[in-house]
Amino acid sequence: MSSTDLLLTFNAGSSTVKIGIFSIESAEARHIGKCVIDFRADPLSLSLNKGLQTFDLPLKAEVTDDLHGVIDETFGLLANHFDMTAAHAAGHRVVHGGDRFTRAAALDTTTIDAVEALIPLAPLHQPQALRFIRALRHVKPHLVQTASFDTAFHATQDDLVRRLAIPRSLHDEGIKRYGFHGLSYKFIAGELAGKVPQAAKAVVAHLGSGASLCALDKGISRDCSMGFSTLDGIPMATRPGWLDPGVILHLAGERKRSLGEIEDLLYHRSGLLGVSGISADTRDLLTDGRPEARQAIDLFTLRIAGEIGRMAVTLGGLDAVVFTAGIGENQPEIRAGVAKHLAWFGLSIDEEANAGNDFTISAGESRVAAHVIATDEEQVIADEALSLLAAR
Ligand SMILES: Nc1ncnc2c1ncn2[C@@H]1O[C@H](COP(=O)(O)OP(=O)(O)O)[C@@H](O)[C@H]1O
Ligand SMILES: CC(=O)OP(=O)(O)O
Ligand SMILES: [Mg+2]
Repeated sequence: MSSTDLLLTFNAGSSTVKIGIFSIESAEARHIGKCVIDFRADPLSLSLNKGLQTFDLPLKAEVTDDLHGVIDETFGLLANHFDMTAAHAAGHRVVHGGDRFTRAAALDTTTIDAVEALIPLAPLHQPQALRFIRALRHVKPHLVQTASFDTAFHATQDDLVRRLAIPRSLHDEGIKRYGFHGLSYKFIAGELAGKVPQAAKAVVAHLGSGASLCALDKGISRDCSMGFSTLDGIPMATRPGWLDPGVILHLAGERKRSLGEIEDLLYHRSGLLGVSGISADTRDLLTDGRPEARQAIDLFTLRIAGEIGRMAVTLGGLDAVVFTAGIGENQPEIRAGVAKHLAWFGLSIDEEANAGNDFTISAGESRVAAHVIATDEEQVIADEALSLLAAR
């Protein structure tokens, strides 16, 4: 790609898609714009950030299954702000890469089919990315497309850590712990190496709507709280995190709940929303005076701290805890709540630094350091896409 070229990134979630616009400068991808389409909004709107400016652009296209109209109109709207004729490549976040994709891959018919074959392992996330990949192939066939996988960063984990205590034959068939949010953890590992190289053993808490933790040893993934599916680990906005499997058997057997009902319960009606009965958003819960709101937050922070303890065991020590993603970067009360449970372990927070979302929020005497680092999954997608293009 040449210096005037643009590269786009697509991070398709269950209800939004984040599109990154990057310019290629001296063989590096530089973020020059980002936009979010919120599919929950009616009519659809596209919010674009370019430099310090924000634009809310209405989208008139109907949301069809193939997304052709939405893609076409989005490119048209972006053309008022960027030279879209210079867009030559699109990199996608794909949640599941299974055992096949341990690094980013160029997308062609064969690799797209392989990504499709992994839908059963990530039924809520994988189809969204595929919709955009297919739509772009149809509407903008000249774009070179690549995929960056959430699971790939965790391929370094030990076989023991990846194992569930079920019969070996099931493990061999792929029922094992994969780990997720790898693009975010890859970005944070890079930041840690540059800014605090002495923090060799670190636990990173990616706290967004989906949330997980990752144990990093010198930047290499050794464990992740999300294992086989995106339901695992700590409670999330609407997902429960780990759950006694007996609960599922009870719901299906005794209470005759259908598979669809159980899936809906686990993906959309549990977690912070389920416990509080009020909201899936920590911002609402922290300002709501009701005890159920408080309890949801308290369960969230207790379970995060517990998982940090488990990861310290995997790592055989702990130098630093890092908070990232929407909640991790912006919510001092949640970070303080987690730290409170780890005081005995040698983690103490500096209240002022924590309130200011500073880079270092641990107190001077703290044995374990604590940092707040903003993640950038889009930058990782763009960097991986660029290296694939350079290798062509
Ligand atoms: N500026 C902010 N201030 C406080 N909380 C925030 C802010 N931005 C996001 N959050 C919290 O982060 C959550 C979403 O995190 P995010 O990383 O954007 O999630 P995702 O990418 O998984 O949708 C929200 O539910 C909210 O609780
Ligand atoms: C893997 C996962 O849960 O992703 P998200 O946070 O985007 O829901
Ligand atoms: Mg996310």
